[in-house]
Amino acid sequence: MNAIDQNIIERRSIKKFKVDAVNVEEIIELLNVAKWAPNHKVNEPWRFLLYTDGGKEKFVQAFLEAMRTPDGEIPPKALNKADYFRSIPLHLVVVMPEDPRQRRWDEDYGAVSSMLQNFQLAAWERGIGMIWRSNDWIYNPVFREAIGVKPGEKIIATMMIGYPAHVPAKQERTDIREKLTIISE
Ligand SMILES: Cc1cc2nc3c(=O)[nH]c(=O)nc-3n(C[C@H](O)[C@H](O)[C@H](O)COP(=O)(O)O)c2cc1C
Repeated sequence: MNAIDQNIIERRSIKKFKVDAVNVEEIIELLNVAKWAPNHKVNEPWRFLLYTDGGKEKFVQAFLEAMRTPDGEIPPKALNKADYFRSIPLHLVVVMPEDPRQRRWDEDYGAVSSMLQNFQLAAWERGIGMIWRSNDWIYNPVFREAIGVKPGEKIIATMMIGYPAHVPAKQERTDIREKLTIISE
């Protein structure tokens, strides 16, 4: 197995992170690698919000406001999650323009997804772990507005980033032969 195959197979989504800081310049370098994803029209349909140090509290507060119930309470589960988010070194919010044309939207989503997988793999090679999260609250207008995402933009992911404290076991994948139809004549 070559190094690229191994990197693809061994990358895992990380939920437990060390407290060690991740250098923002390294994340910028990695995003500059990841941007070489395939992208029809090369329109680079992404922008990023990177929360670090004191700025993380803005991300956490946006999350908490989105969790507030109609009677103004924040559920204990959300408060616990907020503490977990505070403990993660970096949060990267990935935003895509919503093109009203279905084909362009799909192409853009494909390009952003390819870009994010490049990012995950390039980071993994350097020992940096992350998880792509698409929780319900990224669709919540309260969260969107609090972080400055405009109408006509879509949050694709929040990537939670740090050095892995625990690498989970892989979840087995199906042999591709079971999903493959070969048409040879
Ligand atoms: C579009 C997308 C959304 C995801 N959203 C979540 C999420 O909200 N919460 C979560 O725990 N993992 C999320 N994941 C990560 C998957 O759960 C993870 O990739 C899967 O469990 C396989 O684990 P692995 O990446 O370690 O192989 C998401 C992955 C993708 C591609």
